[in-house]
Amino acid sequence: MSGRTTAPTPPDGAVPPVRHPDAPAPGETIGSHYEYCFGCGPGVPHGLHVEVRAGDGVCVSAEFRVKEAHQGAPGLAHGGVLATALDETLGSLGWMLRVIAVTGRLETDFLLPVPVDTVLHLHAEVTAVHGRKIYAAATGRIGGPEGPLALRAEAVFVEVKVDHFIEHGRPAEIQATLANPDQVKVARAFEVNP
Ligand SMILES: CCCCC/C=C\C/C=C\C/C=C\C/C=C\CCCC(=O)SCCNC(=O)CCNC(=O)[C@H](O)C(C)(C)COP(=O)(O)OP(=O)(O)OC[C@H]1O[C@@H](n2cnc3c(N)ncnc32)[C@H](O)[C@@H]1OP(=O)(O)O
Repeated sequence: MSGRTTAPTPPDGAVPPVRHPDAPAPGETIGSHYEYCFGCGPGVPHGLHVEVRAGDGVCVSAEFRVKEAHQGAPGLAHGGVLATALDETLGSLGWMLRVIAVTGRLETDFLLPVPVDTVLHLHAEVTAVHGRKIYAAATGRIGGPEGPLALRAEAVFVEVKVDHFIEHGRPAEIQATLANPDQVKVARAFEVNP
């Protein structure tokens, strides 16, 4: 056994997460990190437009209204779309730690069908950190923060530097992004992380 695993259970030696002193204040809205992000970008007409707020721990909350464009079966949300909403919410936890991280593993339990027009209330929290790996869990509830539990997820995110995107992204989008001062500000916010 190499000891290298992608399981979403924190390994021995994992430590509790620490809320970064410059994390957004509890209740503060975390704006979209990228205009054309399918999960949160305002520039994607059929995107999910997930809106995330900072929590008071190392956690975030979000809402997502399921639209007709998100169907998998008549009148019901597609499971992959729901997993995307969870991924987006979990991904925003990077703001609470002030690190950029990409999804390594995302395990989702679909507990209830989710009809079109439902407002899903999502909650995500970091449970542990081990080196570059960030362990997190999320829930999705129907209609309100205390509504019926429709989704549950566990995930491992892996910390990366801005160079990850510059190296792997299609050059046209990377160049456009680097030419946009607002976008550069987002990236810089993470780079100054001590
Ligand atoms: C210039 C433009 C900049 C614009 C962006 C700027 C800022 C962004 C700002 C804010 C972001 C805010 C919000 C984001 C919200 C939502 C976004 C949704 C998130 C996504 O939707 S994101 C897309 C899907 N995602 C991917 O596109 C990842 C593809 N993949 C890779 O890019 C590599 O695969 C990577 C980097 C994961 C690892 O590669 P690597 O070479 O860096 O690291 P390495 O392999 O050495 O692993 C190091 C340690 O991670 C463990 N590990 C590795 N892989 C794992 C896995 N799969 N699961 C669990 N653990 C794993 C190893 O086991 C080892 O652990 P240990 O050290 O203990 O052995």
